[in-house]
Parts: sequence; structure tokens; C-alpha cells
Amino acid sequence: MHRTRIKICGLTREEDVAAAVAAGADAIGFVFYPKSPRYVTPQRAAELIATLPPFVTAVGLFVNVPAEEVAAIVRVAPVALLQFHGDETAEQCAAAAAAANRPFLRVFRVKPTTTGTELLEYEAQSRASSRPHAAQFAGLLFDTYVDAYGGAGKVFDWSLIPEELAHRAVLSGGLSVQNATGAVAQVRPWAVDVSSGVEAAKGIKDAGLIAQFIAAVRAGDATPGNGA
Ligand SMILES: O=C(O)c1ccccc1NCC(=O)[C@H](O)[C@H](O)COP(=O)(O)O
Repeated sequence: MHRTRIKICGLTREEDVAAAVAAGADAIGFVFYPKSPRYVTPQRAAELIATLPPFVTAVGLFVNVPAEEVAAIVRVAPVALLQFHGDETAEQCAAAAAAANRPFLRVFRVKPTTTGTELLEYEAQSRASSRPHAAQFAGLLFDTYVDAYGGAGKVFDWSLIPEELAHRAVLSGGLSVQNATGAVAQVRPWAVDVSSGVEAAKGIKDAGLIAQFIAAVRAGDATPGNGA
């Protein structure tokens, strides 16, 4: 049975990192986008990363940051995986990841008009940009297209995701305690990612919601058809 991996994103406090880890999160996301209310400085992220136990992945989120600035941030905040959430081309993602010598996730923000063909082409371009010894393309994260870059708490039509992509992608965008079981049962993603749905306020996570969200994902894993 596939165990859906879980990333909790936009953490800013030690108590929230501890709650996510205790609840079984596989990854913790730190937002290096200054306009976000979840923004943390590289120094602050380093303090939070230092509290992580082994086998919990620190993910750094970037929006249209030049390669050398990404590398400088990673030298201070030792994230293990980069997530490019802006308008970066595949090559810009790979160049920034190579400068930082880290693997990367590329983000596709899904619109109602998005087609499966577009998504398949986007993944192919992303995979073609992969540099296995310096900047491995780790996969796609699907989020909802909104007038911000992310963290909006809005869902998109999950049926737009081609099945051949879903099982190796991260599903994101408006996930919550209420919809996580159904999202996992319908999409069978490799992983899910959530921010707004587990917050008391932007950047302030709710330990109870985190635990309930992870339980809901596990309930989705337990539904029939999860043979992968
Ligand atoms: O979270 C933010 O504030 C943010 C700002 C700018 C770019 C990306 C951002 N978050 C990226 C994430 O991975 C979020 O978890 C993802 O967009 C889902 O957010 P939500 O819909 O609130 O669960």
C-alpha cells in the first residue's frame, strides 16, 4: 500500500515544526518569498531546520530568485530540496538548483483551462532540464493558479491531472481536513502539501489541524484501490 508523503508548508515557529514532526509530516516547507506572511529569513529557517530530526526533509520555497541568490540562501539555510514557485523556466530552475547543488521540485499552477497535454509537456521539459549530479529534477508540485504565487487555500479540478503524472507528483492547493481523504483516494498522488488548511492564522499553524489533516490523508491511503 502506498503511504502518501506529507509536506506541511509555511512554518515560522519551533512549536509548529515540532507539532508537524510529531504528527508524522515527511517534509517541512520554508517560504523565502518576502511578500508572503509566511516568509522566514534564511537565518530563521536555519534555526528551525536545526530542530528537525533525521528523515524529515526541509524544503526551501523560492519565487523568481536568481541562481546565485538561491545558492547564498541555501548556504545559510541548509534545505535539502528546492521548490520553485514563480515563473521560472525549466532551465532557470535547473541553473538555480545547480548553483545550490540541490534537487528541485517544479510547480505548475493549474487553471480551469489547463489540459493534460500541457501538464505532460511541462513535466517532460522539467525532466529534460534535470542535471542528476548537481540539480536532479525531483518532480512536479501541482498548485492552484491564483493572482498570488501560492499559499492561497484554493483547490483546482484534480481530474485535470493525468494519471501517469499523479502517482509521482505532489498535490497541493486548498487541501484541508475536510477534503484530504477524498483528494488522496481520487488522485493517488505521491505526496500532498498543505499550508492554509492547517493554520490558525497565516504563518501560524494549528497543531490540532495538522494532526487531523495527517489522519485524513492516512484515511485516504486506507481506501480501496491503493495498491501502488
Ligand atoms: O505559502 C505561501 O505564502 C507562498 C507564497 C508564495 C509562493 C508559494 C507559497 N506557498 C507554496 C506552497 O507550497 C503552499 O503550501 C501551496 O501553495 C499550498 O498552499 P495552500 O493552498 O494554502 O495549502
